[in-house]
Amino acid sequence: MDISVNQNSVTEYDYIIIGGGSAGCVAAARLSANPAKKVLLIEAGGASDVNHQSSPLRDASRLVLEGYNWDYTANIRDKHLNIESFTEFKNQLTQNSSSKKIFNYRLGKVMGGSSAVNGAVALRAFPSDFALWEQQIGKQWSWESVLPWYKQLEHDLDFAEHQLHGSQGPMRLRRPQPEEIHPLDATFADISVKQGLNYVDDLNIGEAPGVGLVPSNVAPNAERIDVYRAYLEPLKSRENLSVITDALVDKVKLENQQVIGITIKVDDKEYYLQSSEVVLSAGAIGSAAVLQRSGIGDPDHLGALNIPLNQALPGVGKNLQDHSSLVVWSVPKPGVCQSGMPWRQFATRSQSGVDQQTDIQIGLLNSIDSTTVPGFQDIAHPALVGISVMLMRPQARGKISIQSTNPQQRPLIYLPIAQDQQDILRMVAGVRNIWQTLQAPTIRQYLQETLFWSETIINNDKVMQTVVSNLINPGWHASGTLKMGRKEDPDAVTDENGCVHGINGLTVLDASVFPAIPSMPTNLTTIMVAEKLSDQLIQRSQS
Ligand SMILES: Cc1cc2nc3c(=O)[nH]c(=O)nc-3n(C[C@H](O)[C@H](O)[C@H](O)COP(=O)(O)OP(=O)(O)OC[C@H]3O[C@@H](n4cnc5c(N)ncnc54)[C@H](O)[C@@H]3O)c2cc1C
Repeated sequence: MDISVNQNSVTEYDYIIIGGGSAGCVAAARLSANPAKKVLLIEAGGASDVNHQSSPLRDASRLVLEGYNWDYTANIRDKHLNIESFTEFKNQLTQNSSSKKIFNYRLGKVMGGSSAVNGAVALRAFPSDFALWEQQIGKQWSWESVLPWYKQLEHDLDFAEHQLHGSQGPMRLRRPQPEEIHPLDATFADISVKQGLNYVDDLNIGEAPGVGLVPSNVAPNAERIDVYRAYLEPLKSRENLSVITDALVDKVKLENQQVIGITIKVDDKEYYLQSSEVVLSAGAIGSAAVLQRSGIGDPDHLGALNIPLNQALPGVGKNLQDHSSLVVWSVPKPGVCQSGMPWRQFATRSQSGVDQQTDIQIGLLNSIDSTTVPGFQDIAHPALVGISVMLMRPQARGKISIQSTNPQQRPLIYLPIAQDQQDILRMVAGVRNIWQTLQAPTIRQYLQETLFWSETIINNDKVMQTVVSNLINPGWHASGTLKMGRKEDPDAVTDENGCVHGINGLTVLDASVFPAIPSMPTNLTTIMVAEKLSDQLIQRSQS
């Protein structure tokens, strides 16, 4: 499927897709289903090596894999920066930042994108998330309108016959079977029920508080099946689909607001590829950067970098969102942890108590290799047990801005996850809930000690707020930087079909179009959005 780039021959494609991540793989599969359409997918990272027995991409419990990531850094603890003036924004970020505020935001850079390095947790967003989308975009994004696309993407092995689930889609979802459930995970679920949560048979239906088995896109041996493997690998023989890996897209080229092609960099050489339909699926950071280099964005920002303005859209790069999360780590007693089992078996969706919202997700992380946990690489214990809390609907909004026209230079990323007091209070309540769980004798029988936290910290409101603000990290769910919205919304970048406002032939199709981050981890919703927007693109080309 891979092709080499020839500088002398200019080939024209019906569709060029930028980025081979979760959304890009879906788009490539769906757009190339018509053999008459010539489709090219371009990925900055390498080809997937997941079929080699020794590939680290196979192990879903290993996140953020060295050599398969973008080397982005995000400033996450500076509060209240001026993001309206690019020059001030840049000065604030580059002059005031201390290293403790910097987070290594290593999103996937390989075929499969972030889905190739993620936790393979496969949870749908809540129906109420789409009520918020519908308010901002229109009824095309109501729960009733997106449900068929969630069904289309999945083959739910546990609920194949259920009317709210799919049985024909490429993503095979499964939950741990009774014989696979580790006693420690069963204990976590049991304590959650004793704390007052209902047991929920299927966490992908409804949104009432509860605890249940986590669906994931893994094989029975807990091997990650990423979106590349699920959607594209089976289509290798399609002659109308070409893939170029290790090629960085620089810009989209335009003539009179119509897309005419793209420029890419391979081994420091520049190439031009022609198409009047470009699909931008480079993820919430990459897609915003490509648009900014193409002269689509905030006039103040582009002017400061001497980039000729093609379309003024001040929202490009704004509205960056992620779920903040925090893990409380414990050392297990000898013999408790074992490898080769699903790393996350149960999770809760619960209420922090700050208000009536179902606003936090808590889950047990069993048998985590301590060399993969930042800050614990040198610890004497090979495996750790974590209990994580994730904030479902964070209020914090950040921004990504390129700082030069050089596509190799890191963009500036500001993600102030500790900015909002309510967000912090919800996370504080979540950590206290975890602490309470850890006091149960039934779980203590498996654990030697809990690291860092103590009664003194837990019981002091002020200390808790400070500690939580300093320990929360983004959940690797970057979204929202090219949000869909009505033309009247000054920060909307794309319309209800993912088309960039004011430009013909440019569709954004990835997590950057989310107007608000969904309450659950983002992979399944990204795939759903890619399915729906690909179908709309095909229908437009037929009309
Ligand atoms: C460590 C980690 C753990 C996660 N865990 C989970 C989880 O368990 N469950 C869940 O639901 N979600 C999880 N997520 C989030 C989920 O994987 C993402 O939301 C989803 O993959 C985003 O899809 P995307 O298509 O928007 O972007 P991506 O999948 O990131 O794809 C973007 C692709 O574009 C390429 N690209 C970028 N710029 C360029 C360019 N200029 N030229 C060419 N190519 C380019 C990138 O290399 C990448 O392959 C996790 C993410 C990470 C990083």
